[in-house]
Formats: sequence, structure tokens, C-alpha cells
Amino acid sequence: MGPKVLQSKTEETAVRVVVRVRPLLPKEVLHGQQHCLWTEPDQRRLTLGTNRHFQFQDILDETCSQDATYNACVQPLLAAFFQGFNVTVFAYGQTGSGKTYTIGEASISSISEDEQGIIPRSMAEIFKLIDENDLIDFTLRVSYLEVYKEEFRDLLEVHTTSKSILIREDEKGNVGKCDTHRLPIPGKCINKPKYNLLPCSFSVVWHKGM
Ligand SMILES: Nc1ncnc2c1ncn2[C@@H]1O[C@H](COP(=O)(O)OP(=O)(O)OP(=O)(O)O)[C@@H](O)[C@H]1O
Repeated sequence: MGPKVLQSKTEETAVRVVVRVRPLLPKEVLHGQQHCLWTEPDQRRLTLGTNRHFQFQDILDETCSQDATYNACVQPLLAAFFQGFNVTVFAYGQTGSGKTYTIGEASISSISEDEQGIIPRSMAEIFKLIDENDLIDFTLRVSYLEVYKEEFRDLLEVHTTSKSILIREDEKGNVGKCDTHRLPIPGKCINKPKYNLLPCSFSVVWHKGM
């Protein structure tokens, strides 16, 4: 019997690009700064200035909550993840555009539940789905990597040197972080990572093995 999960709502395309527009910050309003772009979510179109139009697979305008963002972009991927697909989510944008806010610092316990981003929401849902599938054994491993200037840093083991952090694909196509001392065969992973989450310059790699 397969895992009890929602039907995957992921579209046929392998890559989906969604733009999220953040509201002006109080300090920006205070300085009289103005919006420089307009969204037409129904048309999935964003206009920069007056005449530079861009089309995306989805537009999340400034009224879009963290919950709605998660439901639109990430929740459907978890169904695919539980069906054994590799899944990657990453935020890309210039400084101050809202990458960290959207992905969500799992380590900040002071933020309200409504404000939580993708990491704490997806972790909660993964554990919920594991609980619901109590006939199956799951092992969940999490890595938390920062990529800065082409160098890796292990944020859970900050003394690990960049050179000893390797991202490898195993013979089943699972991609994940391997520490050199844990590799039984050079270039092969002993664990079975299945899920990558790449919040901007941070990378969280989830390993799911059965
Ligand atoms: N959708 C949003 N609603 C309300 N505030 C937001 C939203 N997105 C971002 N912010 C706020 O905007 C500011 C900048 O966001 P954030 O730090 O996430 O940007 P960033 O892209 O991660 O920047 P950097 O690359 O410099 O780290 C923060 O104060 C954040 O709380």
C-alpha cells in the first residue's frame, strides 16, 4: 500500500517559476518610496515600470500570506516527495526582496505561526504525513548548508571544512550531502537523500530513507 498523501497537484513541467512581490516596508513608506511594478495575477503577468512585461507561472502579489504562498508553491510538492521524487525549492532575488522571509528561518521560535515560512511549515507537514503512514518506517535526516562565494558551510557543524562537504548523487539518482568519512565507496552516498530545499543562500537537504 502506498503512502497516504494528497494527490500530487504538481504540474507537468519540471520547473515552475513563481514571483512573489513583497509589500513596501514601513521604512520605505516613511521615505516616500513608491511601487515600481504592477501585477495582474489572473494574467500571470508582472509589469515593471510602464511597459516591461514579464510572464510567470504564478504571481503572488503583496497581499499573499505565508500560508497561501506555502499552499501554492510547496504543499503540492510534498505529495510528489512522498511518492519518491526529488524536490527542490529555492528562493532567488536581490537583497531585501524577501527570500529569508518566504523560506522562513526554522530556528526563529519567536515568530508567530502565521509568519512562519516554508521550512517550518514543510517540516510540520512531513512529520504529519509520516504519522499518518504508521505502517511504513521512515528515517528523516536533515542537513543545513550555506553556500557563500562558492564555498559550503555546514550550519549544524560549523567546524566542518568546506572541502569535506560533498554533494553527491547515488546510483538511484538521490542527491544529497555526504561527509567524506561516511562514504563507503568514493562518490557514493550511504544515505538516501530525497528532498532538497534551497532557501536563497542557505540549503536544507532532507534525506528520507525507508
Ligand atoms: N511578504 C512580505 N510581507 C511582509 N514583510 C516582508 C515580506 N517579504 C519580506 N518582508 C520583509 O522585508 C525585509 C527583507 O526581507 P528578507 O530579509 O527576507 O530579504 P532577503 O531577500 O532574504 O535579503 P538578503 O538577501 O539581504 O538576505 C524583512 O524585514 C522582511 O521581514
